[in-house]
Amino acid sequence: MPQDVLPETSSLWIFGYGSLVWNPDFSYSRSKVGHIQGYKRRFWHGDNFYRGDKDTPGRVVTLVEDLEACTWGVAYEVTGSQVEESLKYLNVREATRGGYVSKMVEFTPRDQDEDASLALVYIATSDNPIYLGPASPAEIAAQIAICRGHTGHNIEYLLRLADFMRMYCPEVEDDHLFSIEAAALALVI
Ligand SMILES: N[C@@H](CCC(=O)N[C@@H](CS)C(=O)NCC(=O)O)C(=O)O
Repeated sequence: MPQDVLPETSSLWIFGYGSLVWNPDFSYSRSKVGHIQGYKRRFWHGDNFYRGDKDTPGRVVTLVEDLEACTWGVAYEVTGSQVEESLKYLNVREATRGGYVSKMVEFTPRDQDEDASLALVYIATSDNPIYLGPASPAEIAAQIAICRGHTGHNIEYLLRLADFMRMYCPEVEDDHLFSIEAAALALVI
């Protein structure tokens, strides 16, 4: 847990941009669609548990610093006992099993009447042992098309994220995501 998340924190925002946008799987008080500035979302992280295995790691998303970019997702506010419960759960799901590290970033809600707030986000960095790094949309799609793990097929992970963006952020262009989706669908249909 980052040093600036005090144990007695009574309210905390947690920003999701991958599976957390469609399956947070922890209790929260409210959620908002919005974005964080200075990061781009990329399918550059490996997953040898949820959507792949040790021999055939799947590909899931992480954030890569890019001052010109922003990433859209969902922020969830946890309050009271939800703070400790969600952090305990996410520490296993994201850090222990997923290889992500947490940091605080500024989240900006889509509703411009609402204030920005600090949010906890989980990021897999390039020094992570299961980090896979850049590849072409075709190469990423080919890997996703053949991988499956404890929670299901890697293509489900891809399609649910693409569906989230189409439904909740239709104005946002995400060529990386949708080029991989198109390439993966061309392989499986
Ligand atoms: N940290 C990102 C990515 C989270 C993510 O996709 N983590 C993987 C762990 S490698 C996960 O929880 N997968 C669950 C699943 O695929 O059902 C987020 O905020 O959504």
